[in-house]
Amino acid sequence: MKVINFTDDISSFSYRYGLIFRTSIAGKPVVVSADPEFNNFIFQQEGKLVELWYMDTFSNVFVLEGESRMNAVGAVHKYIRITFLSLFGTESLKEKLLPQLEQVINKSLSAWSTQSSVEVKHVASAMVLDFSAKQIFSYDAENSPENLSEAYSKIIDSLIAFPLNIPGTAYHQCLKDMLKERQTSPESHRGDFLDQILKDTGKEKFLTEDFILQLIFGGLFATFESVSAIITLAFTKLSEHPSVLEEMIAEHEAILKNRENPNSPLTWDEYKSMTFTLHVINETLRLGTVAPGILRRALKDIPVKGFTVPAGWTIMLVTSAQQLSPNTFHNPLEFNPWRWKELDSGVISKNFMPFGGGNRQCAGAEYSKVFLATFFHVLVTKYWWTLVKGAKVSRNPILGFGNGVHIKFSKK
Ligand code: HEM
Repeated sequence: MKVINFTDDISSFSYRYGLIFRTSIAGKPVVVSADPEFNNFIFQQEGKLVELWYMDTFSNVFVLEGESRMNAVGAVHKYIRITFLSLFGTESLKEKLLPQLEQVINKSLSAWSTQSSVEVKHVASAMVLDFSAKQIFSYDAENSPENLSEAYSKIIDSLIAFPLNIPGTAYHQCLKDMLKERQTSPESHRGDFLDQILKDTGKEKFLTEDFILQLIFGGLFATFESVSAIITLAFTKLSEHPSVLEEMIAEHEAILKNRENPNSPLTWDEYKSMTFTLHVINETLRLGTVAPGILRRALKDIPVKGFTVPAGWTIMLVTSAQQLSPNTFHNPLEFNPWRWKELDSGVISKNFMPFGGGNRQCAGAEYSKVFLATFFHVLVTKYWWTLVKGAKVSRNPILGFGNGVHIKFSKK
């Protein structure tokens, strides 16, 4: 098989090198795949033939070896996943989070509209992080002496640039202090993720202080870049495609018209009825997969189409390239939300994987979609916006927006 350097644009590699090839990253052998069949197979092999593996950068932050390592499937993973879903899953969204989300989005857009313009990625990241941190450890953005999103974005920038020792940072000290405070006053019940975990510390041996701090970091990491990147990409695409924006406005105005009281809060049924908005979200996710690739480590030799991926090798599933395949998506680089009307659900599930797959599929997928749909609902029903300054979209390696996407918001 051909060995190449990994310097090529991910979206075009499949046409040049085939859908599966071998390369090396940081001197280590890696099998890169944009083959839907192989990728689906690997997603189903978690804990059997492969294991989650994000290489050295993350081994400084997360424990990746030993019994309670974050990447193992089994009891520890199951516990984390269930606890996470009880907070951010469909039931909680339906019963509790939807009205809270609408309130926070209303407040954010109202604050943004008082400024001459805002850099949308920056302000959206803070909005999503503050909301998620409130659910995870009752972070109160308005009254906290620390600005969590500023502290966190510094960590993320350094993490991407070089492996960082998180325990040395102010962010880590701040979380440690908060954890101590909770442990000394366990009677104050806040109903957040941390309350739940502290309640279980006696029962689950792996719930050490370090493990809890890593979990909180991981939860925040998952929310920080992802939803805000999609919001930002959507603004660039919508500004280039006014007919998409028009159809979205019509969909949301129809929702208001069908209500007895147009000022009543958004309901779950209304969210479910936003067919076109969900197509816009899918189309943005298709073009803007946040992570360049999903990484796994082969636990055993894996036979693939006539060759073998040896045990110990890294496997990179490039679902973003899969989503640009002209075999599935006609004119794949075109932003065309209407294409989703025609696509068959079987084809979608095999070829569209912005949230990964198998038993590690994103636990925040529904939360992200509800967040995005609610954001667009408030945006198009209450605000006008204009693009003051756009940006060239890049991957370095995560989705980037150069000097930022600057938007002016005004109340309707
Ligand atoms: C547009 C938004 C998002 C995208 C595209 C996205 C994508 C992904 C992907 C691809 C994975 C699988 C990683 C792997 O298999 O190695 C994942 C896992 C995960 N995501 Fe997300 N994510 C998003 C938002 C969120 C949010 C907002 C949260 C939290 C509230 C979240 C929580 C998680 C968690 C906990 C996992 C690990 C699940 C497990 O291992 O069982 N994600 N996400």
